[in-house]
Amino acid sequence: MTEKLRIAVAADNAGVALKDALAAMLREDHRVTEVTDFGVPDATDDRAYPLLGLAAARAVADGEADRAVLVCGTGIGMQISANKVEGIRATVAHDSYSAERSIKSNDCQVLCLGGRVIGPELAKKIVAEWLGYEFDPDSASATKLGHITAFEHDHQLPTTADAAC
Ligand SMILES: O=C[C@H](O)[C@H](O)COP(=O)(O)O
Repeated sequence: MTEKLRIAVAADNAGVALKDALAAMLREDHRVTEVTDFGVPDATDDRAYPLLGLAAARAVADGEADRAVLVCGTGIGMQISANKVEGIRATVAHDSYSAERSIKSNDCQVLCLGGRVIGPELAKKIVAEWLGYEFDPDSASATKLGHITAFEHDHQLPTTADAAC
């Protein structure tokens, strides 16, 4: 059972309509205790996506939120931005299988969506499913992710001697 989740959301003006639709859904979800909206408040705010996405990703990295949903035109700019924050694993996922594996294989805390790519009903379904997935820290995937975390800390390329896989 997934514990109660604190979700950060953010978008630029290309993603704000979808962000607001997802935030409204998340606020009604019994698995979510808190939704923190990092903006933008509406489409007249033309701040660039990194200004919003980096703040939301930092909140996750700092333990102020458990996960984040970031929306721009494609999701790509938000994904790149969020992945610059140490400890963050962010992905674009516009299909349910990728969203599921982003948790179960990759322990991603951040899901990025494109407001110009996906419709609100499919996005809501994917996000609702995504809330229910948990990473298993005892799985074989954890060893693989460990190579990424180690590189993030020491910037040394992993070798096959470092781990079984
Ligand atoms: O990845 C970037 C986003 O899609 C953004 O909303 C639009 O960026 P652009 O104006 O640089 O195309």
